[in-house]
Amino acid sequence: MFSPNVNHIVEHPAAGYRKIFETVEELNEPLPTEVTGVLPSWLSGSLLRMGPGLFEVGAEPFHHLFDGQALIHKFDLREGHVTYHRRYIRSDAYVRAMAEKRVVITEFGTAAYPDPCKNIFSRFFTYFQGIEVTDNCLVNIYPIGEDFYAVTETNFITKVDPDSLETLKKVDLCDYLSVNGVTAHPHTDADGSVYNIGNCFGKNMSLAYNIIKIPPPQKDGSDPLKRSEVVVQLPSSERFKPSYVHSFGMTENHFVFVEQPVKINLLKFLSSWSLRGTNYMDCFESNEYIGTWFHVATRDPAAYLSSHKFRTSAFNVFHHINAYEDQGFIVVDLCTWKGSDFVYNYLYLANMRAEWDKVKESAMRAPQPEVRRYVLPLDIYRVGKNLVSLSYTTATAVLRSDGTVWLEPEVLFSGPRQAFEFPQINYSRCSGKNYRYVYGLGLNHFIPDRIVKLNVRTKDTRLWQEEDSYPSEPLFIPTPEAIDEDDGVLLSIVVKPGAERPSFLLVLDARQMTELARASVNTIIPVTLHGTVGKRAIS
Ligand SMILES: CCCCCCCCCCCCCCCC(=O)OC/C=C(C)/C=C/C=C(C)/C=C/C1=C(C)CCCC1(C)C
Ligand SMILES: [Fe+2]
Repeated sequence: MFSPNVNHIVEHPAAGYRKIFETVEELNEPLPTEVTGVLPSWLSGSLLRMGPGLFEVGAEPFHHLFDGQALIHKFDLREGHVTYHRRYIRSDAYVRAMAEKRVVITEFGTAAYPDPCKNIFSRFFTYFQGIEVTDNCLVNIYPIGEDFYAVTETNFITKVDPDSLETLKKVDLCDYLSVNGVTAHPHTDADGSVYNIGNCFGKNMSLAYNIIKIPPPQKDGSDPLKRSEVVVQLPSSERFKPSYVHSFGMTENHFVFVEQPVKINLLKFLSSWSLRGTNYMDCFESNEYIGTWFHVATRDPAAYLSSHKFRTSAFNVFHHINAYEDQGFIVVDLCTWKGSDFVYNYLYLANMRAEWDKVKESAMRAPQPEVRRYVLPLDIYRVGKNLVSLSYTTATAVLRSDGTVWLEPEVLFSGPRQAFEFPQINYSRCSGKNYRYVYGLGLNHFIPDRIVKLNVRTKDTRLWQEEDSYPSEPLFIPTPEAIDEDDGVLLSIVVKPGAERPSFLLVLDARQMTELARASVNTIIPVTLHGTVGKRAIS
């Protein structure tokens, strides 16, 4: 580890990060790892993570970071021994691509072209047969009831076996719920209920964001998805342009949805989809003027609080850190990117694989990251004055004469082109509650090169970093019988291209951010986005 100062910017002239954006083969059986350091004796179970693994099919490249075919990874920890395994998910997108040796289903930033072997008439019908939505579940994996699902953000989720990593079945959420897709970041209640949010394009082009609930495992063993329901509908601020939503907030009594100025132009989406060469990225646009709207709904009974219109200036948001209620206020902590220019425009693989100077140049033009705290008063009574009376924050909320409440944030962390992203908290203990610590991946001009711990009360940071090493989102696992909030370990997959064994599972002491152990493996592990712990729960 080097550089204890979070503001010290490390350079990557050797461009070793390129390795995490290269295709790898799946494994037929788990690989052994070499463990150095001391693994906590209580740490047993599996870490499951998702990401892209196949970045081209034959001669056809995928263009965007979120296009590569879904690869599931597993580190298995058992009595001090660690193995590593990975398999491609047998999605329709993958199976058909492998069979036809070309991109068959359009991905986020890569369009599928019609089969050149088809004659002109059958090609014509392929163009106009409508939208074939991708099931490439590269974003996350989480449990629903007793089952594990690999997911993207469409209506298709894929059931997988967390032990063998085999693909079990494709599930269409539209068979159960009125949604066009849901996020890859659900919330889970203490009783196992799963909540999520998604766009819903209703009849007559009516638009809403639906919050859904999937109940906990059923006593009769039936599939909880069969009992899933929409619990509350939030309106869209623009008629044909819902905002892109990647996650949401949930406190003890409220749902919080941040409607960002990155919009899906539905007319473009529906009209241009059948045209040659269109992909999802082509259907996004930024609304420079609308700013960012916060929506709040109560959980029980589920109802939209329509009288409060919370507004602030434009930002992109992908990851909610946490949200909680305190003394009549809702505190919402977010990883934001300033402005309305869509951050995903900067995540094309050509950008990510460029020489270091070019990577930096491109990130200079992109929105700048900031971790922010917004505070929403539930009692709104006085025009023109700051309504936030929480002693520990400088965030403000002012009621204007037009009835809107203007929010200004408190900045929790800011560093030029140094993002604190992919946030994780001690979820089982602190989700929806007042908390102290968040752990995240440090992105240096979009390149992941450190793991950071942020104390949201003092703004102190600690970090782990190692030369020419590229970590992933750190997952927090509490110590059994933990007393303090940060009593536990962080697990992250790190790629160190020059090393004899170029990837390792890193186990950090979450309190000190020091290394406890690493389990190194003789293969490169491509970039992973999100993950969870497997069936034999870690701990
Ligand atoms: C781990 C290191 C990464 C290195 C760089 C990362 C930089 C990150 C900067 C910001 C954070 C962004 C986090 C995003 C994380 C993520 O996992 O995003 C993946 C999202 C995907 C693949 C989304 C797919 C969504 C689709 C296909 C949506 C489809 C739809 C529409 C667009 C409209 C109509 C409905 C429908 C079909 C659902
Ligand atoms: Fe995410």
